[in-house]
Order: sequence, then C-alpha cells, then structure tokens
Amino acid sequence: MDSTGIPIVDMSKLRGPWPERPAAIHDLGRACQTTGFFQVVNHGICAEVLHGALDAATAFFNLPTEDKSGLVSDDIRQPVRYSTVSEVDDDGEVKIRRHVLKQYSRPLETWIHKWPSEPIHYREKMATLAAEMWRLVSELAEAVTESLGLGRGYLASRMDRGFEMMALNYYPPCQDVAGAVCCAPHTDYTLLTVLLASQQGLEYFHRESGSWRPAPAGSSTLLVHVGNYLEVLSNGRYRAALHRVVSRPGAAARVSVASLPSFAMDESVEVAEELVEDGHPPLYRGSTLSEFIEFLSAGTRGRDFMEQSLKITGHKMHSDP
Ligand SMILES: O=C(O)CCC(=O)C(=O)O
Ligand SMILES: [Fe+2]
Repeated sequence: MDSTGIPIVDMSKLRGPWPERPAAIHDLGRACQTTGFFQVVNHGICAEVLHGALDAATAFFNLPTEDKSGLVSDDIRQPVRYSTVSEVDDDGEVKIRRHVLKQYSRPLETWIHKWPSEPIHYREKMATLAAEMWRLVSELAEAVTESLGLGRGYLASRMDRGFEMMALNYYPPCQDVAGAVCCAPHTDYTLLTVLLASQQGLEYFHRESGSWRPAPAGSSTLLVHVGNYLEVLSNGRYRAALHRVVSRPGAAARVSVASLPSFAMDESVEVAEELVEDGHPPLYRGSTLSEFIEFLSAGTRGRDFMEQSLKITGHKMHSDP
C-alpha cells in the first residue's frame, strides 16, 4: 500500500509460482473488496508504449480544432467521437473542463480505420497500447475470478469475445484559483478499468474513511479500478470505485488514456450463480452493454441505470459522498 492508502498489486507475484500467486490473489481480492482500486506494478507494458500513447494522445488534442471537428458528436452510439465538457461559472464565463475522445478498440480491425488518421503514428501507438492493456486486463480478470473462487478460466470465452473502448481525456491547464471538478464523480460500466495519466488530478472515494484520496500518476503508472460489471458479476462482493478528476491550480494540461473493457455488446452480464447462496441472494439483474448505451442515449444518467435497472433488492449501489 502506498502512503495514500492505495493498494499495490505486483503482477510479477501474480505470475509467480505457489505460494506466491495464491498470496497475491488474496491481496488482489482484498483490494477489490475494500477500496475497489489499486495500482499495478511490474505490469510488463514497456515505457516506450506508454509514453508513445500519451504523446500521440497529446498531439491529437493539440491539432487545430477544425481537424477534430469531423469527429464531434453528441450521439454516444458513435464508435468514435470527440466531445467537450464545459461549465458556465458564477460570472457567466464558459470554462472548458475537458475534451474527450472515445474510440472502440476491440476487435481492432473493425474499428481502427475510423480512428483519427492524424497525427502520424496515432493509430499505431494507440493500437499497441489497446492490445497491451487488453492483455493486462485479461490476466487480471483471471486472477479476479480466481479470487472469487470461480476459477481462473471462468471468463475465458467471454473475454475472447470481449469488447474494449478507449477513453482519451485532455484537461486544459486550470483556469480557476481553486481546484474545480473537471470530471464529475462516477463509476465506470466496465469489468475493470486500466488508466494511464500524465499527471495527478484523479481522486478515488475511499469508503472506509469517507474521504477523497489522490491517486498516483506518471507516464509509467497504471491504475486499475473495479467497474459496475464486476460489481454485478461478483454479486456485490467487489464494489465499483467512485472516482473524479479535480484540477490542480498551476498545473499544466493533463492527459489520460483509459481502457474500458467489457463483454461483447449483446452479451448479458449476470451475477455469477456460484456467488448466490443462502444469505446472498442475487442483488442485480443482468443487462447488456447495448442496453446501457441505449439507456444513456435516451438521456438518462449512467448511475440511474445501475440503480433502476440492475438493482433488484434494497442493496445500495453507490453512496454519494
Ligand atoms: O482522466 C482520468 O484520470 C479519469 C477519466 C475517467 O474517469 C474516465 O474516462 O472514465
Ligand atoms: Fe472513469
């Protein structure tokens, strides 16, 4: 655990022999159960790939506005779309909080030709990162299902058919005196999210202490958090991590790249039967990613979907701080 209470998962131990792997699996399960987020070390994704992707993302966001305008869309069903999140402050001034590029990334050959064609090497750098992040998530998914007592191969075929989207965020340098919330508190719909950020600003809600905790950042630092679908699959044993991004006055622009993995669009995510037992009834109803996307495109917030559509008992899904 680091000084901010963020657990660290050492991938070299997860890849190790007995008794190293079972001990590491136990620690991973504990991290998913308590905080819902952790940093992974010895992840095996080389610095060149991570830096290359951050540089390509930065170069994309720095392109002239007209070069990005063709990708602008408010329709969240678009496989590649660019959008801007802004806010009007008390003086009526518009403050841009972040620019976002979302792009489907798996299966790669279906989507890559829709990705930005500029800057040069953008597709190549992002494709390499997407594949590496997917590999890491698949390895973590094996360990997570093992930690739940479901076995290592439990999700193998669903992961093979799985879907991945990448979210690239660009936060302009802070324009406020005090730090502003640039990405509102939310949980991700994913199984597990893997996140790379050029600098600090991300905060996790630490349930035990009831406070927001800053996450570490850096061009080789990878963070992982539990998403809604893992919460559903685990029947609430693991809880999706509530997170947000705050601006840091005086800091330079911040860039982050996240891999958002889930099952295939039309594959339902259900509570694992094995985790339903006396005293542990199923807490969620199954649903697919396409249903979720349809729900969001009708203009309803993501959290409402989880609360209205998935929750079938009085179980409280997220507590707003
Ligand atoms: O920029 C970040 O660090 C986090 C972004 C995020 O939470 C998201 O894209 O879902
Ligand atoms: Fe997120």
